[in-house]
Amino acid sequence: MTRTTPDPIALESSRSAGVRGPEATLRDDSANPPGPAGPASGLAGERVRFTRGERLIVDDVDITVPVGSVGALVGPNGAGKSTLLHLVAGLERADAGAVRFGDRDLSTLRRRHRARVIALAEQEVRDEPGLRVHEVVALGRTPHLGAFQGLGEFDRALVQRCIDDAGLAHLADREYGTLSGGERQRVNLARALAQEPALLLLDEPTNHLDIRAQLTTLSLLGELARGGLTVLAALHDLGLAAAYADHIVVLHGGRVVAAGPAAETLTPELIHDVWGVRADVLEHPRTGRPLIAYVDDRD
Ligand SMILES: Nc1ncnc2c1ncn2[C@@H]1O[C@H](COP(=O)(O)OP(=O)(O)OP(=O)(O)O)[C@@H](O)[C@H]1O
Repeated sequence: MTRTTPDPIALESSRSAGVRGPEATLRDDSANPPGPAGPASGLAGERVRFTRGERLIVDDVDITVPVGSVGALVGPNGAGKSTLLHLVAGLERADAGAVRFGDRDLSTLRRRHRARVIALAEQEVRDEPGLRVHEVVALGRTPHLGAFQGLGEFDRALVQRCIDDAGLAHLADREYGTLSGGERQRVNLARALAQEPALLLLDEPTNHLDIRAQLTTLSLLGELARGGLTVLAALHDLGLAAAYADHIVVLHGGRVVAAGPAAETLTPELIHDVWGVRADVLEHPRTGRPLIAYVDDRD
């Protein structure tokens, strides 16, 4: 699979997204016949609006993440990042607007089909009583299996590959409930990868991770994106977003206040306006990407 996939939803189970294994076709198009092959536009939210009671949480948001790229959703606490991810994942229903992936309006996908297209690795670490790591990761295969169908050879190889990719090989037989926060977070990622989504959503995928695990996780996401996966990750660390994301979306008070490449969006002015902190934005001497140096007000 390449960056120019014609219809990412038709290729919902592209093996390259999860584990770069052999091609296979797993369609559930009975309720969603394929649309005409169009340009691979990736994720596109248009004027998405969501209120809770009287409160407007997501305010006419336009968001685009091209196919095969990593988008970073950044913004202060309460900006609406998790809510927007939930809207894209179909866990919440927008009051207005549309979220498309490729040619499809995601709200028209049946739940099972959506679970083959989109995976969401949530911020909270779950409780999976009694399950071992490899069993939790295997749960990611559920949308691809029939009722009472066990894992096949392909599924088992895929689960193992996701465990390896997430750096969990040494923990595969450990009981999930005994893991640390960072280890559980890696299991969440592996489970989402085992789902073989075309669109991977992650809510703060690095917040419990040590620095090495943060870098390997984001570099894995970049590698998977180059294989055709479309990624949207809510991140608090602007430095990591600048270093790894192809596209930044800055959310503030439920509105998109900037979007584009890091060098164009994460300016000192914007960082000050949105987060209220001073920062110098330098150029990384090796990569040329923006390097954010925060300035203490006392300096
Ligand atoms: N269940 C809920 N009931 C009421 N308000 C909620 C609920 N969930 C979220 N909110 C509010 O919606 C707003 C957006 O929350 P959201 O979790 O999407 O923000 P966020 O950008 O992900 O924040 P953080 O960076 O702190 O995780 C916040 O003001 C939050 O208090």
